[in-house]
Amino acid sequence: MSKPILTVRNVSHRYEKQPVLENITFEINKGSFVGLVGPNGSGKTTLIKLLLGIEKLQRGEISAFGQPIQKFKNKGRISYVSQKANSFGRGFPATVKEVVSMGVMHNQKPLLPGQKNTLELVKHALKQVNMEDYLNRNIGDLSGGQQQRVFIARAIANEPELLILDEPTVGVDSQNVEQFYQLLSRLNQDLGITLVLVSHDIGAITTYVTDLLCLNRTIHYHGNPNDFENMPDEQRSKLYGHNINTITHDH
Ligand SMILES: Nc1ncnc2c1ncn2[C@@H]1O[C@H](COP(=O)(O)OP(=O)(O)OP(=O)(O)O)[C@@H](O)[C@H]1O
Repeated sequence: MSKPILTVRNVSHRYEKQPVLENITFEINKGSFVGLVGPNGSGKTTLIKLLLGIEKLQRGEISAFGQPIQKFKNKGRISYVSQKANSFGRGFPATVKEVVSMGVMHNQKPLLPGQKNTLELVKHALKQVNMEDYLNRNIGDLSGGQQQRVFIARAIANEPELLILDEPTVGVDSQNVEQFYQLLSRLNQDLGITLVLVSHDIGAITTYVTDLLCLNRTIHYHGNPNDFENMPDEQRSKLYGHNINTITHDH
């Protein structure tokens, strides 16, 4: 049995009077690839912010690596790539090397003899995302998909155990989306990084994820993506909390 690295118990959240999450309970096991899906405004980003400790917990309990989230000192164990990580305009004055170095320096532990230095870690991370030839290029001159890969490199440079990605394929053209999911699968399987992928694109991600979590204020489904795929449309729509036929047209 895999060990849970993240545990969420009876979590509810509201913004002023608006309830956004209600009684959320689930666990994320080490080594899993979790797809977190739900329609616009269903509370996905709020849940992620709670998991990262960015949003203050109002009700319930969250623990990361066995520690309550309020006391959890991240030290690079959880990494995050936001929705807007691939929108640098042309001429933005930073190279790929500088962007990924920021990921290394954030939470860097004192260097021990024989350990990789910053440049080695940067090159290693870029190699994992097939961007090693872009080290000295300006980030703003890359395509949205290439920028997204650089941000993944930045997020994995410190070798996190859990990587959370919020809608990472927004701004990535459809040809590259498939390749992008394959890259995430590789990070999960070859490097053993546990992944949480927030997405609208339920049809595309079910092929790759090991666990599907459908959120729409409450959890409507949590389980095997294939079992979900094999359900009749009407039942899936109910579990997704929204008309399933419209999902692939959301973006
Ligand atoms: N800081 C905030 N203050 C007030 N309301 C908020 C705040 N953040 C989010 N909300 C509201 O909470 C609800 C859930 O938002 P959230 O961003 O968590 O959903 P989401 O599933 O990530 O949406 P999307 O898919 O559109 O990004 C929405 O109605 C949103 O308007």
